Amino acid sequence: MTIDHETRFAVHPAAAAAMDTEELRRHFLIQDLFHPGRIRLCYTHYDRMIVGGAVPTAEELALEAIRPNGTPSFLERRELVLVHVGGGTGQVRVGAETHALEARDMLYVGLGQEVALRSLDAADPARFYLLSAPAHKPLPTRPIPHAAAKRLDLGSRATANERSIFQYTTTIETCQIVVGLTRLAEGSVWNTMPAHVHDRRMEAYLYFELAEEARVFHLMGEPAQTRHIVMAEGEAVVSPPWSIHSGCGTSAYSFVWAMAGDNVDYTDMDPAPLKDMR
Ligand SMILES: O=C[C@H](O)[C@@H](O)CC(=O)C(=O)O
Ligand SMILES: [Zn+2]
Repeated sequence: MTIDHETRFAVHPAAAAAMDTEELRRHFLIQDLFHPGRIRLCYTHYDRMIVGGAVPTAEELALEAIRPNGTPSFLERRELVLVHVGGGTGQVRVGAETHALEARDMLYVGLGQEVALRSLDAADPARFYLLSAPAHKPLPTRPIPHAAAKRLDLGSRATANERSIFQYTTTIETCQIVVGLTRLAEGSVWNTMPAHVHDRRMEAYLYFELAEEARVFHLMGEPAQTRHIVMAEGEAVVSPPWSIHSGCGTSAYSFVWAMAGDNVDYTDMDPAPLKDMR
């Protein structure tokens, strides 16, 4: 077995408000997702979203069921999104078909499929970011290359939040995953400010394309009880439905955002006005 997994339980907002730095990190921060030759998964109890990383080297890595699935195969009752977040060309085998992924390309895989991951060059392995949530029907496998994503340019240099949002799932049908990638322009450091919450959907962020010595101060918590988690390249964070999810970097970066829950409406957010934030 080349899969490591851990479980995260859901946290009440009052409990989170009482946590110190180490406790916050233990419950919400996900580190070490990208380990050569392994698939590493974090099974969360936020909408049962699985957040993972995979770095195939010489061997193909099969995405096999883990004990928390309780099913014979991983995608027996789930859907999957893979995003290429670094390294050389990655190959995803879905049944008899193989899809090649380059930097920032996304692949959607529907319920019931068998998936295996490879790197074209073991010396320059692909880094795959994985997201999986329960699904209610099989949907076709759909590659969305980065260039085919729906792009929205937002923010400004004056507010240090000039960025492009690339929506991967607006043109395809998914059961419940909504996913995209946001890239900050050079000199811009703020994401998702003003912030928002969406009780209908949890969200997870993976920060990447961040310089090794740089950090993102990720903001979480209820709008009137904010906390921060200092994050490095390749680290993910879970945002409970009651929490804002915003960040300020010491330089520009990219992040993959992904949601699962009661609707797939990207625009359905409740603003957290700055005047109410504490
Ligand atoms: O619910 C949506 C998510 O929080 C992100 O899409 C926000 C984001 O990428 C940004 O503003 O930079
Ligand atoms: Zn959000």
